[in-house]
Amino acid sequence: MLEIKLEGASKRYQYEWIFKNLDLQAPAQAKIAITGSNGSGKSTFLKCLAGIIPLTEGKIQYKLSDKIIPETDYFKHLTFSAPYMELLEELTLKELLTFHFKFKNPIPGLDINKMIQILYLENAKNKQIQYFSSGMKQRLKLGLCFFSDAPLVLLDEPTSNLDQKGREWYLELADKYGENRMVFIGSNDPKEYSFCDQELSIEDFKISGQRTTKRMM
Ligand SMILES: Nc1ncnc2c1ncn2[C@@H]1O[C@H](COP(=O)(O)OP(=O)(O)OP(=O)(O)O)[C@@H](O)[C@H]1O
Repeated sequence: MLEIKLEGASKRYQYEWIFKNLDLQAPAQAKIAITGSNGSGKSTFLKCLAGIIPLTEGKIQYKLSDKIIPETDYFKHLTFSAPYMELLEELTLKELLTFHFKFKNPIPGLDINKMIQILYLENAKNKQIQYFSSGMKQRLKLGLCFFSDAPLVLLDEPTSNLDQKGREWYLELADKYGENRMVFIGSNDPKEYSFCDQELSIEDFKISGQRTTKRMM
């Protein structure tokens, strides 16, 4: 079971503190929404959490079954979907899924054909990703996350480019495949994090100098 602990986590770009003194304890099945207005730092927080960019101060600890995971290995334990993350556009859907699942294990009981079915992309299985609509790409990104057997799922703006039907589909996907793991969602749309049990407003961690502790149990 994965647990994540942040102590005094702080990030600064040039002279601007994006968040400061953020403490957090997240248990294995926490569902946490990271909220805040545009430009407040939601994506920055998620990238720090994933180990993609470093904190300026403080520390992040991943513990898996009581074993501390080195930062260089965080990526093995998480999946990440965000509008700024690119898909391999020259591959077809089938090729991309096959490629992705050479590196990540699929959750038990799912094979590529079943995934394509769940994504409602059967008619596009031999189409190159570059010819996908933005909504199709978004469904695929979410599928790559939820179909991967990783204990941590990070979603930045999960319903961007999805229509009403797509948004409902996303909530079903999160319900079915997110239940037993830790999920963080960067969002300012309450509908896309309606199933979260905790909300962390990044704006509460702007420069105050005061340490605020949030415990997510
Ligand atoms: N690499 C960078 N260098 C300097 N400043 C940056 C960098 N990346 C982001 N920022 C700044 O950090 C702040 C937070 O940006 P971030 O993208 O994390 O916000 P956000 O809450 O995810 O925004 P949105 O809701 O618009 O996606 C912004 O002021 C942004 O300009």
